[in-house]
Amino acid sequence: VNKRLTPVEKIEQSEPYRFFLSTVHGIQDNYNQTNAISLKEILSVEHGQLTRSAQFNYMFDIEFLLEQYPSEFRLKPLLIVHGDSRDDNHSLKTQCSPYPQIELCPARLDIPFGTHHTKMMFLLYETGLRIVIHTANLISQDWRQKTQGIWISPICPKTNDTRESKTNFKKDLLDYIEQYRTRQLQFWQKTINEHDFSSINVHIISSTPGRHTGANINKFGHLKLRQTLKNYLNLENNEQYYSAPIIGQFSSIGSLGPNANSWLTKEFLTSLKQLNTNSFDSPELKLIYPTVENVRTSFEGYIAGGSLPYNMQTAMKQTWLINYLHRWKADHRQRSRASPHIKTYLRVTNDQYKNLLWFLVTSANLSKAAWGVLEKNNTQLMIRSYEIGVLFIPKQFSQTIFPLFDSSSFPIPYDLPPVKYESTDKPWIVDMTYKNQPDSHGNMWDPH
Ligand SMILES: O=C(O)c1cnc2c(S(=O)(=O)O)cccc2c1O
Repeated sequence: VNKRLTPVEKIEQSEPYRFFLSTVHGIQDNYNQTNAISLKEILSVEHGQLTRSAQFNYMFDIEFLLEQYPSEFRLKPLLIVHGDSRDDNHSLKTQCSPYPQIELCPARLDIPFGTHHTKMMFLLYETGLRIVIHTANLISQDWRQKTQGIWISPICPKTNDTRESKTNFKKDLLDYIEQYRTRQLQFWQKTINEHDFSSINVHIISSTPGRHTGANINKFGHLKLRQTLKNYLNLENNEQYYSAPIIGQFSSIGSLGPNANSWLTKEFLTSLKQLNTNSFDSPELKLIYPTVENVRTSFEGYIAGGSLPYNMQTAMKQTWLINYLHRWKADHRQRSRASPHIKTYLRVTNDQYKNLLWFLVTSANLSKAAWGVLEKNNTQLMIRSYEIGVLFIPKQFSQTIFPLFDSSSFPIPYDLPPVKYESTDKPWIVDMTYKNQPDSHGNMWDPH
């Protein structure tokens, strides 16, 4: 019998990974019980007495957001951290004007085309501080029938000594927040400092706008990922890992250059393939991005494509990318039709994908803006956007690898091995017209 789990039971059962997918309207209930959680359940009164919270995000529906908090918490102080692009700001100001308990904190975006992609919650309870890092906008559409990724920290108790985690989570989080350079985050900087993070077992991989150089060059973006994998991935120097495939999965794609050898493999893949040895084999890079058919047959239909903003202007410059592309397929989680808004990067052993070497869930899509691009003869990493994600490394869980197909296996979001695009498959492009076949709601897609 499928007993409905309470939010607290769901989190207890998710140990030690604490990694969830969003619940999906329309799938069998048991696929919404195991390692799946809703926004209301994340904010449930069951976790304790909330005193205040902060919500970092890109898109906000304030009415929807307040509705997800238990009624007794809706008047608590709420800090909204958002990108400072003018138009959003206006609508956001208007949305928040009836609520004096809501404070708006615009994140500076000094570099053109940068966005505040970061999706994170600070939840301060009387018993301590919880951090949630995820991939969903704070709008109902993002939490209804998509596949989103969510990591939920323990409630970290207050402490009178620093109490850092073995993964330097506290320092990395404070380094990230420092980059906003705003007094509005001072309360949270102080609060983070006062709590004991020693139970946290994931690494932070974040991005902040800037030209990061010198001592800061490995602090953010794909160089932070490279550095962290180099320092913590304790794979014995055995050959079998050298060709272990790397998988990237995302909901949008930036302009990557005229061929694979510019940024994608020379820079980005170099960071992802980092082992603690300088392995020479080039592992296969497999990229998962929805096909038109994935979108057409999804629960939402073509509308899902509105959240997959890969545009024609970019796509036509990089037709070479199609050779790396694989379909979205998540039958084992009953989410093949729940369009992905999650972004994940992982590495598996090449013996039929039985073991996971590491796993990253993040807000960062496949773009230079998110991950950074090396400049000035590789002396600086230029990043345009704010991003944040958490990296799972077996060593931090007292394992050498994460088993994929047994009882203690890691709850991966999609089916492995990924299924390569067939010759008839096309990547979803948001500003193309799709009129030859109706979607699951009988509609066509004509963006003009
Ligand atoms: O989750 C995000 O951070 C994010 C960012 N951008 C999006 C865009 S667009 O601004 O790139 O046109 C269009 C549709 C969905 C988007 C989205 O979900």
